[in-house]
Amino acid sequence: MQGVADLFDVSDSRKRALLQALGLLHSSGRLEALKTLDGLLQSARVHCLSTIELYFLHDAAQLKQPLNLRNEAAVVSLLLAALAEPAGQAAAGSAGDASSLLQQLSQYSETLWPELASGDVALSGSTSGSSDGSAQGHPPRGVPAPAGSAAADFEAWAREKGVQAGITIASFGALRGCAATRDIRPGETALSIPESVLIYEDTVRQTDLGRMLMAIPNLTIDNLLIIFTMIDRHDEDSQWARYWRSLPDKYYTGLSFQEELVQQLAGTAAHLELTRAQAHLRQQYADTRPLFDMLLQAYPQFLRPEWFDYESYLWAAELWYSYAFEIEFPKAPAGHGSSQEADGEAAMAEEGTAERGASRGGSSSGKPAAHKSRSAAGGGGGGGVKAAKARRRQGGSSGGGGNSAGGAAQSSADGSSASSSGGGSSKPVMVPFACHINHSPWPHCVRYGRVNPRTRTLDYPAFRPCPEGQQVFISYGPVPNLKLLCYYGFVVAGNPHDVVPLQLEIPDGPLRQQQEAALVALGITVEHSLQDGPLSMQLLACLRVIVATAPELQLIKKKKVRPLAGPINAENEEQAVGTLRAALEGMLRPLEALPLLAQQARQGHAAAEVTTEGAAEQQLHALHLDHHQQQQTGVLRQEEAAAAAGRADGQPATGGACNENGFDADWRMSRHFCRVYLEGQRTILRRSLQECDALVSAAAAAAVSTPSGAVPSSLCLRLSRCNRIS
Ligand SMILES: C[S@@+](CC[C@H](N)C(=O)[O-])C[C@H]1O[C@@H](n2cnc3c(N)ncnc32)[C@H](O)[C@@H]1O
Repeated sequence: MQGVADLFDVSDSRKRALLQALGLLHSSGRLEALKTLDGLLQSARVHCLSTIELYFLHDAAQLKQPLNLRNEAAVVSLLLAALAEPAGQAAAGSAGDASSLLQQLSQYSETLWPELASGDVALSGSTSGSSDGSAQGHPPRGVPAPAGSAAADFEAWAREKGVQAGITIASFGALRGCAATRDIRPGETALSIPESVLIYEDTVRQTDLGRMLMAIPNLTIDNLLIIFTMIDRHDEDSQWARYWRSLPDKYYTGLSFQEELVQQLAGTAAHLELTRAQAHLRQQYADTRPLFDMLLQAYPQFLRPEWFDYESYLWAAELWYSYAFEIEFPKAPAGHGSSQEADGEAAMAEEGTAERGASRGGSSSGKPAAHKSRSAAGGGGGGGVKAAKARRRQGGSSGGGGNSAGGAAQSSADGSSASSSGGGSSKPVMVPFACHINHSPWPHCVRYGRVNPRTRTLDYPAFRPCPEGQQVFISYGPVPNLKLLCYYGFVVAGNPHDVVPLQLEIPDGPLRQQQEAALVALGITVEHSLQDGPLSMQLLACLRVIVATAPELQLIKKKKVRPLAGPINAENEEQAVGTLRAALEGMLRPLEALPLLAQQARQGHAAAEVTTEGAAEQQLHALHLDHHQQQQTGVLRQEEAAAAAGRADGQPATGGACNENGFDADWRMSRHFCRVYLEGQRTILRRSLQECDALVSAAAAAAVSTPSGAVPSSLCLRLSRCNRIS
């Protein structure tokens, strides 16, 4: 290892500029200040910046403190791993320096986010008082799976197979997950799984069924894994039989949503995504049907027709979308890991985190085409702005839902691409045991995407403490609610990774070519995102260019004005922001009129008129979903939750009760999640409107002496079909 330059990425020009602005980059191009914790943290923050974080970053100075939990989690996880490695010690100067830094870092990670110290998963400050002490540092403890249950049997099998676990499968209210069996400290491994236990291309190939399927020409690996699952789950003699039995009988991801529920989202990005993904999966099944018929004909004594109906195909696809991971396998065989590879692993940091599931959307991730086809028009909007495609940039590597074979395999939980920077290959993998851990944007573990080249295990190290008995969360990646809803079936209220995608349109006209050229020169695309926070500088720059006059475009071309740095002039600014404002209003109105939100507004105005349906949903909400909030607020004690869910013992629910994931056959919970998704979109649009107002006021104040006479923004708007929310 040559030094820290190998530990952190300094090749990206934007990141290099940030390092320079922070005074961390020597003129020789080498990083400095790496012998202090502060210098290390700042350098790592730059290194771990995801694409979307770079997009929303306003100022290098923001990186002097933690930027957000995702970035800091990636940073701390990277450094905890790196400083424990010989390469990291070399970077620190000596093993002694590294050990001192490691100690400081461990202390630092213990003190991070006191809101999370109790093991709670909610970071936001809305802690309300509770009567049972949950909000005072005692969130509910998990109820371990009872002896004799499928989950307990699976755990026994996993331990026989060499899985080392500091966690156990447990119920938390209506939601099954994993509880810590001991206090887990930062840097400690919560779960370590031998490569041989994993279900993926290579281990499947070692089975008779896998070899037979692999001999079939033109079968994609995604489809192969789905078909393998459809058959192997019924084989009592399968080496994974006890794993298959531990899984829910039914999934409730968006891929399963009925038409009525999909229609409740009409006009939103989720509606488009769901419509496309469901159609894609149906088509993929239809294309595979002849193969099923052939298999049934060839092996009538082994196979049953009902294993191959659409419901069974959907079950397997949803499983791979929502339970699988995208994992990198280093090249070298066990015991042959070169020191270079060890360095590579340390350098991978954030890339080494795996999200699960089908989602990343990148074709390299081997996801099913369902994912690859995912692109969703966002909420409507007018003119120059149209609901954007949910880009891979957000929904993909940083936001993708789940699994691999399903197409949503989680890849990099910290948002950067997980694909094979260490010379290995990235594959969709079902990871027994890890797949029983629930997701949180406020997780305990984010760096788990790469098989350890020395031990050939897949390890889940914690970067912050989790007390014994409390739920351990991993991050499936910075997944926005749209992807969570479609590919995992749930959403996170107050999800910090939620966005509203936007696509700007350059109006047809005499200036179009010049505007396009200006955007190219500035390195800005027309695809943008809104967050529950300040508007991106790139979005504002794009708007400034789109509304620019010919003289203004000349100034931009000659670099006499810099749209990325701030307003070109008051008039241009007023029009740029006005254009956005009008478009946002055009998106918000139809969103608020959707029955799921309108009904809620009515209920808000007349609380006494809560419908039976609404009451039931509220009860479910209390039971499961706002799981995060419950833990935070202690709204619900776990005994109440389990009892109300009809499965106090952790056994799968029957009849009208909830399944392992807290879903009910009446789709009430799913409807609730749809509503929370819409609320999230509404929050972001409202916040963005406030940001517009603040910008307009600032521009007006700056232009007090120079009246603008700006053209009304609507002149720049052109409605496009996929803009409309309804
Ligand atoms: C990989 S599995 C996690 C384990 C799963 N709960 C079980 O017991 O089988 C992913 C599924 O768990 C549920 N899930 C995960 N994290 C969740 C969360 N934070 N809130 C609600 N449901 C969650 C969703 O149904 C999701 O599709």
